[in-house]
Amino acid sequence: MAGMTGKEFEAINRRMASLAGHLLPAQGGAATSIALSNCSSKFDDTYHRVHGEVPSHIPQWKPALDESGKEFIDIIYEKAVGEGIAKITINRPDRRNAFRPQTVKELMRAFNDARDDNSIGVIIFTGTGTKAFCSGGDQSFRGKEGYADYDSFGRLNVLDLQVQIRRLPKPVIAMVAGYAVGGGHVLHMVCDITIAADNAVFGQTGPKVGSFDAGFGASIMSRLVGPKRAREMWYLARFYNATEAEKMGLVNTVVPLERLEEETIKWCREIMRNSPMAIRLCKSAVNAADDGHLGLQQIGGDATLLFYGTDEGSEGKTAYLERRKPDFSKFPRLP
Ligand SMILES: CC(C)(COP(=O)(O)OP(=O)(O)OC[C@H]1O[C@@H](n2cnc3c(N)ncnc32)[C@H](O)[C@@H]1OP(=O)(O)O)[C@@H](O)C(=O)NCCC(=O)NCCSC(=O)CCC(=O)c1ccccc1C(=O)O
Repeated sequence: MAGMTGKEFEAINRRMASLAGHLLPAQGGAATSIALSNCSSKFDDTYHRVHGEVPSHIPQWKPALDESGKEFIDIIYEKAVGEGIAKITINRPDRRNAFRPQTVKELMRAFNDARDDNSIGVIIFTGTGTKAFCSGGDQSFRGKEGYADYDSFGRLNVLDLQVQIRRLPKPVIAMVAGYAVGGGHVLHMVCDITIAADNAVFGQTGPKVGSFDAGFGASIMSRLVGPKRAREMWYLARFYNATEAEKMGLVNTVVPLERLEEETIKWCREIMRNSPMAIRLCKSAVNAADDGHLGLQQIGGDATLLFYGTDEGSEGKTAYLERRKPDFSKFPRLP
């Protein structure tokens, strides 16, 4: 430190403090979450002066359809006017937003549309009302072959929806009020971020009703809360309140129920300020190791996508189309 000016010393101190903030443990309990939830826009630094506060007013939601133009029955699909935010809502409140195969089919259509719409940068996934995000598979449709409604045989198509959310190259934020239990708990876990209202309740019910999710429901949970807690959640099938869930690392933040949508929108707008490609890569990077070959395939695909945008990538294609040898000599062989 010898020979250092006061200004330089201050700058190093600031860097260290901010680095310490970044290195806080992911499941550090209440103190951590207070630190993290304050980190959005309360700093008086150049970045925050340039970008200003992130607004949290509710946007104007406009009903949306997918390319089929078919009306949705079990869900509500909306896009915020003038903003890159989509909202997908399970709309079966009298069943605590339990899903049947039809619900899942519609959810997959809406998620697919939001993925394809390049004005959309972030997707909110939620349930109608304040009593439940989702209570899992609708048990009244459950038969020996899975869940059956629109045709005579059963299926577990929610597993395809889980994979779709995991691979979707845009952040999906679960906005949870009330119960997120059973297959509904798994759905919030596969989302990138969960924002919980203070009335939220989390837990698995499978072993109580003769079901279980030994796929993402076990593996992603174990990653989020650790294997001991994951076993507890599955073996005992207890419910946990929002504060407990936050301490366990199941949710990112807890807010008063009446502020749930405002806070979620604020997170969406904050994400929307950032580079879409950086976010896309961050999502595939965070999932890559856990997803094995599929994780590598996704992040590898992102690399190809980026490469197509370079002069080097274009030279190969152009040379092929012009029936000439490509000239790659002008591109550096970087160390
Ligand atoms: C969610 C509750 C704790 C809410 O309790 P409460 O507020 O007291 O409301 P209720 O009076 O119980 O419910 C109101 C009304 O809704 C009906 N209902 C609620 N949930 C369901 C449901 N899941 N299926 C069918 N119906 C439901 C309830 O019967 C009431 O109806 P009335 O006609 O008004 O009486 C509580 O409701 C509750 O515990 N619900 C059940 C939670 C549950 O056990 N869910 C199923 C878990 S199993 C599962 O989800 C598997 C899903 C799956 O497809 C799967 C399969 C294989 C691998 C993976 C998966 C996967 O990941 O999903």
